[in-house]
Amino acid sequence: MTPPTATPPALRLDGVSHTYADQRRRTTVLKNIDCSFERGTFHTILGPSGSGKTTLLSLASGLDAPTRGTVSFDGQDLARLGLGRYRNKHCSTVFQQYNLLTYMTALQNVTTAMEITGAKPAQGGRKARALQVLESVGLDSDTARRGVLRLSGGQQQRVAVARALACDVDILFADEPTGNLDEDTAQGVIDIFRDLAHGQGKCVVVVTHSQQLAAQSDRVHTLRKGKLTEQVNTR
Ligand SMILES: Nc1ncnc2c1ncn2[C@@H]1O[C@H](COP(=O)(O)OP(=O)(O)OP(=O)(O)O)[C@@H](O)[C@H]1O
Repeated sequence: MTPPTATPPALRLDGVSHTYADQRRRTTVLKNIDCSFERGTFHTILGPSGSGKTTLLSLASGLDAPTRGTVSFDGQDLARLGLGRYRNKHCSTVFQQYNLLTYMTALQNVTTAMEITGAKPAQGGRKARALQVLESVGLDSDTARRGVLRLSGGQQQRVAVARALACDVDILFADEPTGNLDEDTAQGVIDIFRDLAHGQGKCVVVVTHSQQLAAQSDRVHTLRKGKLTEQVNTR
């Protein structure tokens, strides 16, 4: 399916640079980046290790503010909208280290995130919706009720994906979301991302080293030496 091209961007980065500084040195990781991420589109960000992919994701997802330039959501500068408000209401993130609440079950991790974002399930309530989403990533209701520390790395990664999916937000970010998954499960997650973008009109932005994943996205953004280039995948 060809993604829509005329949709206004959900997210824009204009003239974004980012520098990390400590007492000994300053490292400019991103240099004057302009790019946009539209709804209904599945984006991937590729680049060598250390090229700044996670940094770019942390700015786009409102975890950090750029040293220079602006990041805006639906035309509103995040600095004015408020990073916390943006994170809670408009986007959700699957972190590389999962960031699950380790004293909770898989199910509680998902329902708690739904409460925070105010996700309103259409029918059956939060718990039923959470179980449904966990099932969609291959975690049955018995597994859903286990403490997350009793799950394997791949199962924890799927809880992190389910938690982000269950929050009905405009933009879903994910940092290496298939890194710990076997081929079939990884493909299942990719299919879910594609459906989120093409079926539900969400903006999906995934950082990855996987060419297989990038090949299935609509737009591939490649970071190299602080600069971002873009390629549209045609199928
Ligand atoms: N908090 C920080 N303070 C100082 N330097 C940092 C910080 N976070 C990242 N960096 C540096 O910024 C550069 C980009 O890091 P980043 O994690 O964004 O890259 P990446 O492309 O996601 O890497 P990988 O693919 O290995 O996860 C690296 O040189 C890293 O050492």
